[in-house]
Amino acid sequence: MYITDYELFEVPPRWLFLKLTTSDGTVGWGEPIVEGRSHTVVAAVEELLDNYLLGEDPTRIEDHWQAMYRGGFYRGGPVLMSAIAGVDQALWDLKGKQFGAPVHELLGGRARNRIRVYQWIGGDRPADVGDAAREKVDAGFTALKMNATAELRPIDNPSAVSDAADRIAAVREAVGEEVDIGVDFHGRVSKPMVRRLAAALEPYDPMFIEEPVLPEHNDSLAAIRESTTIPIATGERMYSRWDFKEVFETDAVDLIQPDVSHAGGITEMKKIASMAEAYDVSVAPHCPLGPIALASCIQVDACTPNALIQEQSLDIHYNETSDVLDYLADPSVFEYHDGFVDIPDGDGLGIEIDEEHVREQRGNVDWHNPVWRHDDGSVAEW
Ligand SMILES: O=C(O)[C@@H](O)[C@H](O)[C@H](O)CO
Ligand SMILES: [Mg+2]
Repeated sequence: MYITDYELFEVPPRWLFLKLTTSDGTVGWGEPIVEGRSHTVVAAVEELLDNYLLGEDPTRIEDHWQAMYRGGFYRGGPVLMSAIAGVDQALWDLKGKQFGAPVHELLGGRARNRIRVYQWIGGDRPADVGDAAREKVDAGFTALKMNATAELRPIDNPSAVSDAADRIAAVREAVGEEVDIGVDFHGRVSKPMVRRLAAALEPYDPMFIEEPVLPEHNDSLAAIRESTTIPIATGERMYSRWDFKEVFETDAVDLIQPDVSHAGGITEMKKIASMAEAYDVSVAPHCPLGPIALASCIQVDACTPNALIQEQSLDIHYNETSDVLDYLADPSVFEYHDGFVDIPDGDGLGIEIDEEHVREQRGNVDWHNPVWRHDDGSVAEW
């Protein structure tokens, strides 16, 4: 069996799907995406396929991973690692179909029967966010995630801090003590404001604060972790074991959030998770993405003892155009019960892509990262 062809599909809201075809007619799907940069990743995937992978035996995944990673000399970063990630997912999907087994069986078998999921809540005012939280808990979710703030000045006034505290207070009030609330700082917050915000949020017992600082400031994370009892999470903008090693070695995190479509795919995510296990760090895979990325995450969660909870983007606030389930021939594979999703037992990634729908939606993408500005016109983190 060898790889004969590939096709890429840019689809709404902001995703990119890869289809690999082999000489015996088996098809594998992957999701190589950087949100807002799909054309760039298309070019990177084309380079991997045209210059190396076409004509190769798809079963040698580790060898292909090494060749794709090391072979280019320049390595790492979101674009190259997301291209490798999507190819890697498609190779695992092919392997599962070849051996008639789910990917997690090939990776060692189940370490759990189901994985807990969390649900995003939007809303800017406390009342809105409280109502949104109640609605999701009524729908069965037991864990929620919200943004901490919109743009924040590097040194801001007391109301900026109290607004953030009021919002989580409204959520805690609405859902009680048995629901987990993650708070995403989104790398928007400067080091001094992290200390103030964390202190203000601490009384409401968040499950974690996420990206309290941007990954380029990970050298300050250990001190931030020392300054609060709130668990520290980060990782959606870290792309390999080599990017993660500093946060383990400096005891800077409690929870990592690698993205299976950004951090080198299933092969690399499993290794990152094993490194985390050695440091007593949990894993909550990042996934505001499409169905192939979510399926890939769940395959890793299934066989990873330190997987804690899974992000997913069903019914997420910015998916006005298209939802995860729209692309599946059988959406019941992602049905949630009591805030958990079952581990699928289908071959490969365990999903069947509705290719006709993918073709209909192809190219219908209009999503760009916004540019946020402070009052004085200067650019803010978003
Ligand atoms: O944790 C999350 O899901 C967010 O930080 C998203 O990754 C971000 O808005 C870019 O899509
Ligand atoms: Mg985030």
